[in-house]
Amino acid sequence: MKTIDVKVLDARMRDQLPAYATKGSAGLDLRACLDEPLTIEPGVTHLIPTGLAIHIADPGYAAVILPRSGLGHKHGIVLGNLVGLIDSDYQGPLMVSAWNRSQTTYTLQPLERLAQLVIVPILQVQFNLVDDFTSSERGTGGFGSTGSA
Ligand SMILES: O=c1ccn([C@H]2C[C@H](O)[C@@H](COP(=O)(O)OP(=O)(O)OP(=O)(O)O)O2)c(=O)[nH]1
Ligand SMILES: [Mg+2]
Repeated sequence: MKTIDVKVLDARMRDQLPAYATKGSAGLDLRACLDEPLTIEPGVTHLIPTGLAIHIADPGYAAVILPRSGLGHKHGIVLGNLVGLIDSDYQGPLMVSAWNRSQTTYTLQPLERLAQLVIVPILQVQFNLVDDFTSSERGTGGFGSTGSA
């Protein structure tokens, strides 16, 4: 298993470092590092601290922040940026943009699990400038060009 440096920015997180819930989990739950409950009105977005910073350091990896399916499906609490991308060289506080896309107010509790962090491999590329591409089976077809059934 790969090891990533983590800094505790809020002492409450010391005993609550993100951990895989099961052996097969892909995501590490991130908690809302709040001092008091936060009411999120319908349609409103709040930037929520996690109380943690990570430094992935290896450009061959990144982290993505994804919604939790339960919160998103049942309560409409998803991400204001849809997906958060954490660069391997980012060392600042890990933040979660919490958007209440529902029509009902949601009260987020201190230390509630709000979103999940997934570490993913990254391939950095360089561009080779060309005038024409070598032809491919698809060519320029897209957006339903292969049919709908
Ligand atoms: O949900 C998120 C998304 C991003 N970040 C941090 C880590 C990431 O490496 C940095 C920059 O994110 P991004 O590149 O998506 O934002 P930007 O708007 O392009 O800002 P920048 O100009 O700093 O790159 O912000 C978070 O803490 N949470
Ligand atoms: Mg950026």
